[in-house]
Amino acid sequence: MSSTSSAPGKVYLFGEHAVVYGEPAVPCAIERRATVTVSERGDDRLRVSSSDLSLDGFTVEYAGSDGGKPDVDVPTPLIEAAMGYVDAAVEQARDAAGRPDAGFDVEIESDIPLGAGLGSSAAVVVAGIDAATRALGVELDAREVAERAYAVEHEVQEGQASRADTFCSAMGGAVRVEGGDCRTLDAPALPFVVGYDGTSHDTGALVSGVRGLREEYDFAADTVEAIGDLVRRGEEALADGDVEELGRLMDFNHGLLSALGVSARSLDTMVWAARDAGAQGAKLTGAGGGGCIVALDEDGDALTALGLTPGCERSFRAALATDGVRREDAS
Ligand SMILES: Nc1ncnc2c1ncn2[C@@H]1O[C@H](COP(=O)(O)OP(=O)(O)OP(=O)(O)O)[C@@H](O)[C@H]1O
Ligand SMILES: C[C@@](O)(CCO)CC(=O)[O-]
Ligand SMILES: [Mg+2]
Repeated sequence: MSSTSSAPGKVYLFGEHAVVYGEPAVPCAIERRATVTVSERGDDRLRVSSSDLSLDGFTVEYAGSDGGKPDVDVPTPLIEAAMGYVDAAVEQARDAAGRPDAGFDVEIESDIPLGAGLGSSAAVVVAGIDAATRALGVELDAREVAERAYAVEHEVQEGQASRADTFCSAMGGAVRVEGGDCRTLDAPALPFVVGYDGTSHDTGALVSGVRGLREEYDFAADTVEAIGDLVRRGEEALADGDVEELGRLMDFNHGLLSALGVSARSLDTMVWAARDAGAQGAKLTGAGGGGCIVALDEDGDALTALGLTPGCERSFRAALATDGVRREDAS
């Protein structure tokens, strides 16, 4: 049987990094999706093709979790980095269906830039678990997909992950995550604009950097707590639909993330370009170090300004995605 599922990427209104240490965060799903098609094979092998990793995509085929050597058509380090999430997602599906030896053909198509703060890993894992379990005849509800996808991010990011990205991708809309407490929120449609510098980061490495800083310096531990306070204020502004206040708090949040060492010159440049053009607020989104910023831009001037900003490779509007993980095949 073959199954196709898709799941959205996300931007963080507030709270990335601090959420790893139990502070609340509010990510919002956006209409950029990863679509994964999974077919069960007659043997125990795994064949993965992705049409949109850097280079021109890749195909890899190997003998599942028992360590068979990959037969690859692009350099192995790229594949190793890419396969961590897909491998672990397939393992979750095998576990959920009680089929440890199931083999699969997996095809990934994604319009979420990779390693750029828009949650490409969570979207691929959420859609992958959903499609692979359905290919084995098992239906999981979105919360269970989210929990299994979190286990994958936790494993691949070496024990350093929150439930925020995966819960948001599975459920869609705006969500609030604080430790194991995950809720969906009623949120107004916000005028998100994304600026992308064309580079990618490794989320696990950036999270490790913040962890080290927090252990060494009291100011960093205090900064993580300050982000939590700011998120609680942000929740009130969100409930009131107060875009001015949301923007102000996003600006503060960017400053606090800079203090934790996860901004970059390109991100600061895009944040200031958006603010100078009149954005209500702007901050980096996701793990940082390069990648994307998100701004609130009611009149479209920040979108125009980002398009003219050297170092901003792409800019686009990002509508809130109300659907989380979703089945894309008809039968
Ligand atoms: N289209 C894809 N095909 C295969 N693997 C993908 C694809 N998109 C993302 N991935 C996997 O996700 C990894 C990137 O995840 P990472 O967590 O570092 O960044 P992100 O999720 O895009 O950003 P953030 O976590 O900051 O929101 C890639 O190295 C790859 O393993
Ligand atoms: C940096 C981080 O908070 C968000 C990455 O999109 C990591 C996580 O929550 O797992
Ligand atoms: Mg990620």
